[in-house]
Amino acid sequence: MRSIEKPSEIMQTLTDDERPVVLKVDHVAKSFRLPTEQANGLKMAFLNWTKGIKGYTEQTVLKDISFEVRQGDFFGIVGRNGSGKSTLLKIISQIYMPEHGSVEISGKLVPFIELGVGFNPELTGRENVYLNGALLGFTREEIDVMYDDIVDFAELNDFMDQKLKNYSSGMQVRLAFSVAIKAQGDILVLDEVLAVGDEAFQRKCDNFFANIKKDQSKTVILVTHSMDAVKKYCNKAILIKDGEIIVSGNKNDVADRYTLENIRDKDSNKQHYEENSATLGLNEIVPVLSAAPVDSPLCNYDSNFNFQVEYEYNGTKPFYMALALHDLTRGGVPYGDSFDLTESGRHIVHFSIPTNMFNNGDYRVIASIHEWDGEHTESAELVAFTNENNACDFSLRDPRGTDNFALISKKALSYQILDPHLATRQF
Ligand SMILES: Nc1ncnc2c1ncn2[C@@H]1O[C@H](COP(=O)(O)OP(=O)(O)OP(=O)(O)O)[C@@H](O)[C@H]1O
Repeated sequence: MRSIEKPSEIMQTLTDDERPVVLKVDHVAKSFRLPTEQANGLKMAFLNWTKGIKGYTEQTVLKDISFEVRQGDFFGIVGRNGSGKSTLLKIISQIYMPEHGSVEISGKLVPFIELGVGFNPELTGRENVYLNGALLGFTREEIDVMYDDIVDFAELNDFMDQKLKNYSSGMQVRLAFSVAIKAQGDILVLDEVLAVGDEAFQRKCDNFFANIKKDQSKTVILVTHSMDAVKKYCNKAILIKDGEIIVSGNKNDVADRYTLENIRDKDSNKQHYEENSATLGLNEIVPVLSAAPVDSPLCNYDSNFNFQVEYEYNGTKPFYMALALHDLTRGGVPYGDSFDLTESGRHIVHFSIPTNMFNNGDYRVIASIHEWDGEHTESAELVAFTNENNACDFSLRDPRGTDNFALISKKALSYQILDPHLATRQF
């Protein structure tokens, strides 16, 4: 069905709300039955039935999902593993039927959801392009027109007469992906495709996405875990959690909330670990040591990251605190500093870090308490530390911070001590 025939020049001039709706998902719900008891044969099934044993549990994956996608949208679907994104794409692509609700589509929808569906290893690359195209609903003549473009994009000109089983897995993905994106559909549905192929192929895909984003006659629905991709390509997005949409519309709100949800999840694990202080690197000299954000752990260049470290020191020696900054995205410890602590007992020291010298990434502040051996501070011993469960995580997401390195100079960065009566920087 091709009901939308507006030329793209006209589409460019339409505002967001004037563009026609090409996908309407209305109160969609879906659950799966997971078998619990095995019924071997009819007799067992009958006995189970008489005992009231259903033999399955019902898992609700999507509860009540409604949203609209307009022509020209680059629409992101975001959520943690198992949140139901692929199930939703399969319902949109009419691979699964929803239990409740409906999906309305205007135009030709081309899904790239599961690799290899419709590919036959015994056929050549060329035959597979025609087979795949046919499965997507294109005629032989239509595929003739697209063929060269598909093969060029996949960079497989020399291999099209070889059987698919002789392709490397990367070559197979490239061919399947090229069929999906070069097929002349109106709505392209893509599940986790951003890591397809090697670096050069990825650059090509990046150009393709940048161009299709400008073409207001084409609509893309993209499932991804990359928040950089959501911010770069999408104009709208939804975040799914526990089968429901929890944020809808603005792509930046969706991407930021997704990052926050990930941080929160780590925090809820913390409580579990707090019951067992031995796993936290604590002991009777330092029974309390934890670092935590004071404001939002999601930062950009316009706000400092503020955090606090709570400690209880019951020893008698001079002692100090070290704060190591770990780069969770790229690995390594790009920055660290130490502070003499003036007060024993239980206290909270506040710190602040300027964020505009970091690149985007996830970071963790790990605090540790050290005791000096003697009055004259020749050697020190580690007495307590925060491990990943009571350390403090924060994330930086800023359009200006997309370089993939995190070089931080100690001359440029310093933790600012907000409680100078409790802590002073060493040296
Ligand atoms: N055919 C199926 N039969 C039974 N359960 C299924 C089926 N398909 C999906 N599920 C379950 O539905 C839930 C959601 O799965 P889905 O693949 O949609 O999540 P997702 O958000 O795409 O996850 P990921 O990010 O890991 O790809 C999971 O718990 C999964 O086990």
